[in-house]
Amino acid sequence: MDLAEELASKQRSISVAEFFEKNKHLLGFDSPTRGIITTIKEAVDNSLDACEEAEILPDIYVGIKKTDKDVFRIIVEDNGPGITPAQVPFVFGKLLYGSRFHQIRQSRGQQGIGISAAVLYAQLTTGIPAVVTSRTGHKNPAYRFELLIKTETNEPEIVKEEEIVWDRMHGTRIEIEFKSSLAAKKRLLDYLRYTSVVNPHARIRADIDGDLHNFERASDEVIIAPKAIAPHPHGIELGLLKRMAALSDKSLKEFLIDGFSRVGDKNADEIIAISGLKQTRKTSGLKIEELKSLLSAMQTVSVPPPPASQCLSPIGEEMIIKGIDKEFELDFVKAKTRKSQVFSGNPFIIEAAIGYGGKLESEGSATLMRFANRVPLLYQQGACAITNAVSQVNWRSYNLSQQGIPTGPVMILVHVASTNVPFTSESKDAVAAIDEIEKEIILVMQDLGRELKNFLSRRDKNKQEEERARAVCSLLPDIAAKVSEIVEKPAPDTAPLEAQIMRKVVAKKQTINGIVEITVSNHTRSPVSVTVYNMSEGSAVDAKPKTDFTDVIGNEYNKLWKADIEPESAWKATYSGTGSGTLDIRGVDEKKLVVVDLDA
Ligand SMILES: Nc1ncnc2c1ncn2[C@@H]1O[C@H](COP(=O)(O)OP(=O)(O)OP(=O)(O)O)[C@@H](O)[C@H]1O
Repeated sequence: MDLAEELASKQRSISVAEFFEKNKHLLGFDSPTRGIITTIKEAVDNSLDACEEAEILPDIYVGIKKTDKDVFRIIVEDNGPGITPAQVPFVFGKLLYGSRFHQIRQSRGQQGIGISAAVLYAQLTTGIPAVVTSRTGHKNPAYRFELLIKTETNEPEIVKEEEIVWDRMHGTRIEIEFKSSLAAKKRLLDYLRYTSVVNPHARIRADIDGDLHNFERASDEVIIAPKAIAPHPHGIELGLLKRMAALSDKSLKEFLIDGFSRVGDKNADEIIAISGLKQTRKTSGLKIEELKSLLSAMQTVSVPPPPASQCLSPIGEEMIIKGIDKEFELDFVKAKTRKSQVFSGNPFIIEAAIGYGGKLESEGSATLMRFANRVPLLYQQGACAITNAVSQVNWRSYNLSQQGIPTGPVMILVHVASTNVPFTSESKDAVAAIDEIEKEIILVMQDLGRELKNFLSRRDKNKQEEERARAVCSLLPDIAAKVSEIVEKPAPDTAPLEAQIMRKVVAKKQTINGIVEITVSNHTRSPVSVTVYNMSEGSAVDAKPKTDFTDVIGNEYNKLWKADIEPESAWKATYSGTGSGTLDIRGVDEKKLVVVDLDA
């Protein structure tokens, strides 16, 4: 009894700020090194979300500056809509305060913890208040706040608040100082690069303690933020249903039609019939047993899936390729966006890309880029459903080796877009093992695997043919010499024939009786566009290109023609001149071009 009394005297509630101060690893602040990445990630995610909501092309500055031997100032500034001065202290000085928690739509931030956790971490390690500057438009003044969090109550403490002059019309700037190191600089750069890949509409400039990096935008298309939808009857749990029912003053039928996505007149009638309740009944009076019957009926009746096109914003195949192309040099890349699917009433879309060759490392595991709602996932690769699904694919059947994920010069990108990404923890590092999600990833990987296999076999076949052609060509000069000996004639030039066998573009210039003849033959497998400069001197008055002639410019001493030539066909131009000049061809890869100037 005495012990119970003693314990009773020690009981007290804990504020959420106190809890996370002690359990900062849950929010991605497990080490000072990681703290820097988590802070930048949270702030940049917020900037991108805010710009999307305001339909602004994001322009984001990320700065890291060493201010003391192990203290760094982190700055993230955006051109977003800004935050009103009344909201600033809560956004940055109160955990679990945000605008997105109750909305069912794809967004980077969800819980309203992210950036305030960084402020908490700063006050824990250096005690220096976070500085926030924000302005909501040119008609409004800018405000500067110095903020801390009152840990015991999870309320903001405003250390200083002032109106200031800021040359930015709208946007937000956050400065946070904490103990850290730049040991994870490579990972930070990966984070910025990957963010830029899946947000090709954003421009990100970074100054990492004097080291400048620019991630330019590859698209000027403003991303429109997805719209929030009502909960789906298959995705709701009893607690939420109880709260919604208590707050509503509608009849049961109206409640179902207005409060849930995809429930129409017919579905509502069906649900009500199965539940055994009356459709005119007010939902606010429903008892727990009645709510349970209602929930079970809602989950039994078949209802169309949630309207994914409204609430999700996939990147799209073209944009994924643009994003990859601007940040990586590859020989091959293909992207796929799958149709939307549903898990537990939550719509989701899987998109993926596969890249090969170029400057990718040919040894070791493939580069696997994991994304959730356009945010790169940098930690816990092994615990993530994306990695698991990619490892389940039999990559050997697509001519790749694998140790779990594929090995070799391969890059794989997987994006999970959902109204509710099932993360394994609050630090949002890894996607939980949900069968529906893993199945979609496997299907998209198999699809892309087939595309890659086709590319690799085409490439190998071309390589084989090239090797054979090279072997034949190496014999040609000897054969020509032998034949010329037999027929007692000078040995012919074998270069044009070699070029034909090696599938090259052959450009020939020859002057016969004062008429200059230019012939360009395309022996490659694809059409070529060439620009021909004939630098011949003389009175070039009669330009007569025979086929595909599109343009002649310049003066008579310096002619320029443009021609599109199909595979295994030739283009010819003639004109009168003295023929003492040279021939210059552009538009064809030098290794693929053979120029024969017979006048030279
Ligand atoms: N740069 C910004 N511009 C405009 N609004 C912002 C900005 N940063 C934060 N906000 C607002 O502050 C809210 C809280 O941000 P916070 O990072 O704490 O949480 P979140 O992004 O909603 O969720 P999560 O904890 O999952 O990251 C956001 O929901 C948003 O409304």
